[in-house]
Amino acid sequence: MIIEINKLKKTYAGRTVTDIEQLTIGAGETVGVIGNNGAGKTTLFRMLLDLIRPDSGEILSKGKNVADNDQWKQYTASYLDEGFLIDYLTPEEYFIFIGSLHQMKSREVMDYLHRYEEFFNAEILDRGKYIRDFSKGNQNKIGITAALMQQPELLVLDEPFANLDPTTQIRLKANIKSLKSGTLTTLISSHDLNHVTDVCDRIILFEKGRVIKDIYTNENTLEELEAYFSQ
Ligand SMILES: Nc1ncnc2c1ncn2[C@@H]1O[C@H](COP(=O)(O)OP(=O)(O)OP(=O)(O)O)[C@@H](O)[C@H]1O
Repeated sequence: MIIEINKLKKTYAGRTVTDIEQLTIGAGETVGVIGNNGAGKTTLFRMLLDLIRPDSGEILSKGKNVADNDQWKQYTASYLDEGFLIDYLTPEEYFIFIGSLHQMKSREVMDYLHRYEEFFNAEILDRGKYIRDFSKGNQNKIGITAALMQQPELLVLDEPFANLDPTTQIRLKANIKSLKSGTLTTLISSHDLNHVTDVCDRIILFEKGRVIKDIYTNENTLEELEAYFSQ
């Protein structure tokens, strides 16, 4: 088990946005986190990355509370939103900076990026522009690639398919699938039930901060979720 959540609560202005009694994620799982707008998906990810603190309860990563120590930072990579980017850098400068935090030399970073040529669709590298001047979808590609490049054990992506064109969504799914292994644990939030059931082994459905469904994906999962959301 890599993640263990115990009695986790968060409220904003008296409104419960997270209320999880107990939830564990096994190492190597690819988990889809779904739920309607405001269900608490991003709030959960932000607590997992210690960007905000819970009112009570804890999130343990490899047995240690993420709010009390920094060890999880060595094996966790994430992309939640554009706030993770550095607007005044070019994509190359940003990738090299992120790589340097993981002891990757510039050359290694640039070599590594070759494998994303198809994903980048000739729109990211060698453009001579700053990250701030890219479209939202291309900014997402930069952030997601920087997270993947860190070769983490725990990967956290918030709505990675949002703003991507259909071709890139399909390529991203293929990338995520190719990364699946015994050691990489991935948490992906998404509103796209097709993509999430295609890529994930397990789906956790939230409503008002609570876990409503926690299912291992099978051939009926998409239908079950569509039925749930069309109520
Ligand atoms: N800083 C904040 N101050 C007040 N309320 C907040 C804050 N952050 C989140 N919320 C509220 O918490 C609830 C959960 O928000 P969250 O962003 O976690 O949901 P979500 O499931 O990621 O939604 P979406 O699918 O729309 O991205 C929402 O009602 C939101 O308005």
